Amino acid sequence: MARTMNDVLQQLTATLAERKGAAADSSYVASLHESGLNKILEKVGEEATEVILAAKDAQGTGTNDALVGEVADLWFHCMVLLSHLDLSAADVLSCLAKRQGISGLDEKASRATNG
Ligand SMILES: N=c1c2ncn([C@@H]3O[C@H](COP(=O)(O)OP(=O)(O)OP(=O)(O)O)[C@@H](O)[C@H]3O)c2ncn1[C@@H]1O[C@H](COP(=O)(O)O)[C@@H](O)[C@H]1O
Repeated sequence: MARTMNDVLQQLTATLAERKGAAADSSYVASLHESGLNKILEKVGEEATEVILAAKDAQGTGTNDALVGEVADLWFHCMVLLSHLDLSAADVLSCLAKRQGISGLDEKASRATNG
């Protein structure tokens, strides 16, 4: 049965919460938490760079598997970051939901007007 985006994010969120208390030698996620915020931020930065490189490589080739894999790595490490700071994908989804229907151009213009 096909899993919805929500199912995948909810399952991963639950797994990440569970791994926060796990032994570092038994879990990659637990090892990231044990290494601390700076290590997690380093991984987010690394994965963001890998997304950029994969997107440039994929351009015009019609082959996007590597790019999709790198974006998955980036999303995953961002979710570990959120979990490390006691946040989750739900917080980001709720932020995006509030923004729905508000044009980025209008939001930017209102910021300029409000100083
Ligand atoms: N979705 C992921 C996921 N995506 C990517 N990765 C890992 O993220 C790492 C990415 O590292 P790099 O690409 O930088 O490659 P690397 O050379 O292995 O890493 P470094 O040596 O540079 O640190 C790899 O080890 C991947 O296996 C993930 N590890 C775990 N998950 C999920 O998290 C769950 C819990 O994982 P554990 O904590 O390992 O049990 C898993 O069941 C999955 O659902």
